[in-house]
Amino acid sequence: MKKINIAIDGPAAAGKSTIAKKVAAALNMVYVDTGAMYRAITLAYLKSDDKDFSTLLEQIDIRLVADHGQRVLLSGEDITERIRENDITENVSFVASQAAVRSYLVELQQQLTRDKGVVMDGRDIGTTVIPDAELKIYMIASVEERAQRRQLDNESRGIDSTVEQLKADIAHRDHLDMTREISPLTQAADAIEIDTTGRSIEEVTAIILKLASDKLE
Ligand SMILES: Nc1ncnc2c1ncn2[C@@H]1O[C@H](COP(=O)(O)OP(=O)(O)O)[C@@H](O)[C@H]1O
Ligand SMILES: Nc1ccn([C@@H]2O[C@H](COP(=O)(O)OP(=O)(O)O)[C@@H](O)[C@H]2O)c(=O)n1
Repeated sequence: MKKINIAIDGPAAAGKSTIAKKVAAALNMVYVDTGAMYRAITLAYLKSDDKDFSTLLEQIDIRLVADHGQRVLLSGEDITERIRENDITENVSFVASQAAVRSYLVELQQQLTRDKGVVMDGRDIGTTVIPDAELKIYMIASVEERAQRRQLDNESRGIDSTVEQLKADIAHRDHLDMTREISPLTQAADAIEIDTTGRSIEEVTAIILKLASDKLE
């Protein structure tokens, strides 16, 4: 069967990971959440006394393990849940704006996509990591709905937040991600925009599966 790569980009909490995971499972493809990689480096940065990014990157070991989604290991420790906490979310856009961090992760991500068969979600996948991806999606949703969704995520994870505070945090993070110097969040010219506001997970998954099946023919 023909192998393709699918790139899914968009702002915070638009539904990228949820949908990417489902699309990958349905098509027997590998799912890669690149945001988790930036979050893992943010945890290493916050824990380290040495704040020089180049030195930090020489010392860390990030592994992604497929497990009904993706688990993240930092130097052997499972940090999958830890990296969703507020201190990581508050600092991740700063860490992700660093040139050393971006070139380190983009190279790692490009290695993962070389043999195709990957659904990868993030901010710069269609523009920088896999510019030749066969299918590119730019996923958006209203900030109100994204904050409400993230509030439910946080409640289920035991993370403290309010919808109002999440609205402000999400808008702030989007602004940082869209205005940073290196590969800012932007829609690739050949990406298809999908607005998930008011749509169910099943509906959005079906739209992307249809687009993917056209590319797989
Ligand atoms: N139509 C939809 N598409 C995607 N996610 C949805 C949708 N409706 C509700 N959700 C919920 O919104 C949240 C999206 O979070 P997530 O997938 O982590 O977004 P992102 O990866 O873009 O940050 C999940 O809790 C998911 O269950
Ligand atoms: N390809 C990517 C993925 C994430 N990121 C950064 O990592 C942060 C966390 O990404 P994420 O996908 O886990 O964010 P959520 O939308 O899930 O909260 C983003 O806000 C970006 O700053 C990036 O710069 N490039």
